[in-house]
Amino acid sequence: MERLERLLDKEQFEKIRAINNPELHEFLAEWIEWLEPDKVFVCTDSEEDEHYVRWKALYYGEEKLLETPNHTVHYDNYYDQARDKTNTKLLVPGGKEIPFLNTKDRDEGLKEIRELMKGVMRGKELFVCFFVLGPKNSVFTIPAVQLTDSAYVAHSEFILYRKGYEEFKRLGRQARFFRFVHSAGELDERKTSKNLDKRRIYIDLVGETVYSVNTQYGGNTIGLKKLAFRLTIQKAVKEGWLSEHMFLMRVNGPNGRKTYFTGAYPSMCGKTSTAMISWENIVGDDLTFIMPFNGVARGANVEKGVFGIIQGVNPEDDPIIWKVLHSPVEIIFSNVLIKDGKPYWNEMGVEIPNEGENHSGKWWCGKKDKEGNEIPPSHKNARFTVSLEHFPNVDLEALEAPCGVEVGGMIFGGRDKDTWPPVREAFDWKHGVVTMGAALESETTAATLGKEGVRAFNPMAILDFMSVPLGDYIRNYLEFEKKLRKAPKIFAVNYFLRDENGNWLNHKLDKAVWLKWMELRVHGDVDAIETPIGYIPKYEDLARLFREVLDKEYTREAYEKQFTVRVPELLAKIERIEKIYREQVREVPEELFQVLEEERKRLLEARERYGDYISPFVLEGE
Ligand SMILES: Nc1nc2c(ncn2[C@@H]2O[C@H](COP(=O)(O)OP(=O)(O)O)[C@@H](O)[C@H]2O)c(=O)[nH]1
Ligand SMILES: C=C(OP(=O)(O)O)C(=O)O
Ligand SMILES: [Mn+2]
Repeated sequence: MERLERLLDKEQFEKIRAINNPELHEFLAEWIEWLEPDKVFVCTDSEEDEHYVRWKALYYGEEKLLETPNHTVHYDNYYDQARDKTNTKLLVPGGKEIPFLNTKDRDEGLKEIRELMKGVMRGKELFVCFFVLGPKNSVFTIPAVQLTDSAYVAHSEFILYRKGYEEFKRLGRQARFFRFVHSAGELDERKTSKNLDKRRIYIDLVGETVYSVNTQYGGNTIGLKKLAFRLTIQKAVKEGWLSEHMFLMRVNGPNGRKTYFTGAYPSMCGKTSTAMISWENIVGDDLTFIMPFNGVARGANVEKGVFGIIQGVNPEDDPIIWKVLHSPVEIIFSNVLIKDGKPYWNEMGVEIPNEGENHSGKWWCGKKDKEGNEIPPSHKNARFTVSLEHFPNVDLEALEAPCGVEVGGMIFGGRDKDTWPPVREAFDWKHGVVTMGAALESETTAATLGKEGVRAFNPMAILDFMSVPLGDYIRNYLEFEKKLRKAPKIFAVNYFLRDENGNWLNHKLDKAVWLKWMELRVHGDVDAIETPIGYIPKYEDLARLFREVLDKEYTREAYEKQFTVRVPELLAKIERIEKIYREQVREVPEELFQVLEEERKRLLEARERYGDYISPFVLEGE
């Protein structure tokens, strides 16, 4: 306390003193001394403090005002536009190698990051912020403290998370909290991080602390988002619940029936666009906690806002988010094109100017980067940050429910051009967890640095964030069912099937129909066709839903093409997945191999009888 009294001015010191937690005091004193900021601001839950942070983002030039009130734009460095997987490491004692996890010796990592952070805030202001993960005052709640010299990061967190200063005060010494220490490092004239060669994101799993330096992109810096996610996965696996890369939404069934679904797709594969679809209600778009209560799986959104991809958002397909983005509510646009105070982005469905300012600085149509690549108007991973309270279709009751909502169905999906059908249902929990979750593969996207379009193993869409050995994670999933009286149904979707010429087989809004079908299946309202890989919809049910939901004719030809069981591709996939689990992952539950083997057998038998490509009509006739 004495150290803190020396380091903080009176007003800020009093704010900290009101929290009775010596561990917090120690952590703050140590880091404030180490980071050497010129000034420290402590954020309470007051409107005034939140305003202060918003104003500082403008004052320091990290954000600029746009024409519409409450809209701002923020830019990240041209080479800091996505998650940096290479430099994101889990610090573990002895640097133990864990397959698929990027680990580093804890002592070495802490030493390196401390050196990079020594005095890094000289001449800058440090913001100390308190938030919670999950709904307040509930079993889901996890308090967290964020230290950052980026007012943009702090501002984003105020939009995305529930305030936690009062919670820290309430919990006092009992608070077991996560810690995040971030510095954007030295900035260039555009106020973007300069020393990208020294960009590091180190996750200390022992101390439940994450350090991030020389970067600004939200996926690398917003502590409570993908950084905390590594810590919550570890906690969930230890305690026997699920912390998932999933949206949470309400699908509206017949006669006002409400059914909640979660959905795990890798970054840039449709979580946000599914959760925001017009017919239904959004609860969350990225991170969900699922816990068993009295034998029922209940889900809660970890966040209260959306950090969503803006490319492709257009008035036809995304009327709700389009409206939100054009209303005067608080929004941060990042890495978009700005002309005369208005934001523009790729594929927005309206004409966009041929010059302005974007993530590359002054921009004109045809401008090339150092590598000779033409720079599009906005970055593919350009985003918007907005609170869910501004969505006309938010389910606020579900968002704030201290016990979460009952999960009726869980969906897995990815970018797969040729193997999985658009939608199918697992035979049971085990079948879904193994063949849909643990076997998920998806093409890489612009949400991470590196090559795009490469098919990659991505179990449960969570591999980038995995913080425990994969075998343990899957065992926890399989065992979760034993805590339930009634397990959620498991489904898999694929929005990204293509024909021989590379054209999409589905329209972006077809997912509205798949959702309605899944809702009916959760309640046993429609029959389905049994295939070797699970249950698929009957043509008649989809044709009716296409008419009712989208007012569209759905042809038998389209159905047949989309739902054909592609035996060679499916078998090849089982080979790939089995090989990975046999050769690369340790301590895999034996059940996983059994379930894969059963699926292979079913596929081989079906091929014997019907050939390589099996029409759903043939299977229905059986
Ligand atoms: N072809 C196709 N693209 C889609 C579909 N749904 C979403 N997308 C695109 O996928 C990208 C990422 O979607 P988003 O929902 O933000 O993904 P998230 O990162 O998982 O939340 C956007 O560019 C969307 O336009 C779909 O059904 N079909
Ligand atoms: C913030 C992210 O989430 P997503 O792309 O899943 O929306 C990210 O992956 O960097
Ligand atoms: Mn998203």
